[in-house]
Amino acid sequence: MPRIAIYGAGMIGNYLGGRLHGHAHVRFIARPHVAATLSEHGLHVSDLHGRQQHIAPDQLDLHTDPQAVRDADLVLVTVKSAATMDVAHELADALAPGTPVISFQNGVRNTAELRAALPGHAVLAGMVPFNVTQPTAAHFHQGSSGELIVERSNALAPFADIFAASHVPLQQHEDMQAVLWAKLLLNLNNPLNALSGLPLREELAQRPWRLCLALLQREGLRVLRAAGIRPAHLTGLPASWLPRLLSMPDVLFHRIAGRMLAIDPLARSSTWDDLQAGRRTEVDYINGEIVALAASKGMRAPANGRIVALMREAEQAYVSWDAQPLLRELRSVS
Ligand SMILES: NC(=O)C1=CN([C@@H]2O[C@H](COP(=O)(O)OP(=O)(O)OC[C@H]3O[C@@H](n4cnc5c(N)ncnc54)[C@H](OP(=O)(O)O)[C@@H]3O)[C@@H](O)[C@H]2O)C=CC1
Ligand SMILES: CC(C)(CO)C(=O)C(=O)O
Repeated sequence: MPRIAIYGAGMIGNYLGGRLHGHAHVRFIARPHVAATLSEHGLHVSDLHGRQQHIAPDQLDLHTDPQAVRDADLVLVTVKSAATMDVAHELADALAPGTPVISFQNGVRNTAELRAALPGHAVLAGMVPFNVTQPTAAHFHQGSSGELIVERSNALAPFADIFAASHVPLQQHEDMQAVLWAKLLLNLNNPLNALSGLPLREELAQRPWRLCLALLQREGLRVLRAAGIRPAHLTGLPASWLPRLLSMPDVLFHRIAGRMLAIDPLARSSTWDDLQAGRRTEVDYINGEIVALAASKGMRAPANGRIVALMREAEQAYVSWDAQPLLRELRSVS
């Protein structure tokens, strides 16, 4: 059985690892507190289609030492973006020559950081479209739909059937930068969701929150256009149509884009998870990328810049926002 290492066992890593267990030999590289929880309770994974799977503690291969990745046949990197450089160096130190690596992370620069530290390895960009919630300490639940997307590569040949059998099929894609930028446009909502204090479904059901997101996306789309970046179609629609869709009155939006609200009622963005855990968020790798790309083109992205600043404040002392004042704030800086 191929050995797949999950590097950074958190929401995404534990969910994917739980799914892959039994179809591959899964080894988890986890923080000590995560390894302790899983070795006490085992790992439970479930999804919105009702699929449940429980793995007993003695069936889990849990490690806290980076060197445990040494004999992996494939590594999935599932840490937050700020941890990527450290992971890259740990992998460079431990990984056997040629082992392929997939980054299943949000943001547009993780793969490049991993590649720079891992010459001689196939380092592939990946994208997770769905949300994972953690109803209890050892239970990870896929709360929305979508298939994993990963850079097309021959290195995936031994693994494609394993992912498919595990109910997390891999869609291979030629242009992952287009996919990652399209995902980033959707992730511009992450800090809004965190500032709202609401579950995603409740937040997106309200037009003033959608108008905030539409404003951030319009700004992002302008910058991407200036940089010659064409985001992929992830929602079945061109990314450039999303702001108009989001701006529709509630009744129309619910009728036309009801699918966007097919999310577990408890699901929130991973940025909310970071705030709750007292961690620095990924906002620099999401909205901050729009600000940085704008600056590189001699442009400004003031609304996304304002969101980065508000998240810095929220990381120090969290105060939730109502949508209307935030919308006024974003319009006033734009
Ligand atoms: N959660 C979600 O629903 C979704 C998340 N994503 C993206 O997926 C990526 C992973 O997110 P998520 O799973 O939520 O993140 P989590 O923070 O839940 O999990 C990452 C885990 O990796 C650990 N970690 C960090 N560095 C190391 C290291 N060097 N060695 C071992 N463990 C390490 C972290 O510990 P510590 O906290 O101590 O650093 C944490 O336990 C992110 O880029 C996120 O944006 C994409 C789609 C949905
Ligand atoms: C799936 C989605 C878009 C929203 O939960 C996400 O990527 C995240 O929370 O980081």
